[in-house]
Amino acid sequence: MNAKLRLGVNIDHVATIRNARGGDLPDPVRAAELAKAAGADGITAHLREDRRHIRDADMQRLREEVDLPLNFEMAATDEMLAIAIQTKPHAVCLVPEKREERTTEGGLDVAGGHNHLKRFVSDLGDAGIRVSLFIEASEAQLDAAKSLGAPVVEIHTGAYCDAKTDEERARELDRIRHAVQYGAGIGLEIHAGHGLNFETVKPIAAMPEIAELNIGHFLIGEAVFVGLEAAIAEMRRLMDEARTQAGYA
Ligand SMILES: CC(=O)[C@@H](O)[C@H](O)COP(=O)(O)O
Ligand SMILES: NCC(=O)COP(=O)(O)O
Repeated sequence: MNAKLRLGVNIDHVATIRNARGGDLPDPVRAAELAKAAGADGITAHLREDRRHIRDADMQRLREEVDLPLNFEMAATDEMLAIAIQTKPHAVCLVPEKREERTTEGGLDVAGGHNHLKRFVSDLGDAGIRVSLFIEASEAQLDAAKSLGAPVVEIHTGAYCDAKTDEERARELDRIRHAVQYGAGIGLEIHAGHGLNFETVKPIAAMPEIAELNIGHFLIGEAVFVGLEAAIAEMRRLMDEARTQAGYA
């Protein structure tokens, strides 16, 4: 049981808006500083191979200028490995990537790609970086992550968030709950994220085995209406309320 659920704020889509006009504003580093002021415990950013939002210089500045742990999301490629080792973030989350996808569609196939990923987990670990694997809620993927030596997994919550019916959402939530308990039982630190919003966060936040949630796209969108600090503060409040109502705080 994790006493406090950490909130990692993903600022990728501040960079999406910046890149729409090709200039320097809005600045993702300013968003990260505001996130800290609003109670974020960490900053997450995804350096995609096509650099559609976050760029190399953003990662460097997030590492150097923001006084919060940086969770660097990346594909398992040699190019990204070299950048991550040079940037030295607190953590790297290895994620699957397809050039043509609109967003990260699923989890890494750790079970199927075991040999390919092993070198990335060990090289990043040797560089003193905490490694996490972004996976589907499945025992096979959790077992594979454990056998690779990754200390952390992040469970993809996209299918739960995108569910179209109450039944489908309940089914996805059960699948996540089972995986979270199973993963914690085999000694993995459990994170979760993707697509979470004010409506979907509480049942996930109520799971006591989860140590960290990473949330981005919804918060950046909500910030247009209420401001970034208010959006993050409300997410923080809902997470804490979920833990309290579940009897874990
Ligand atoms: C890995 C993950 O779930 C998110 O970081 C997501 O990748 C954000 O970036 P995109 O919205 O470009 O997918
Ligand atoms: N790893 C998930 C993440 O960082 C945020 O995902 P989203 O909230 O932007 O969908």
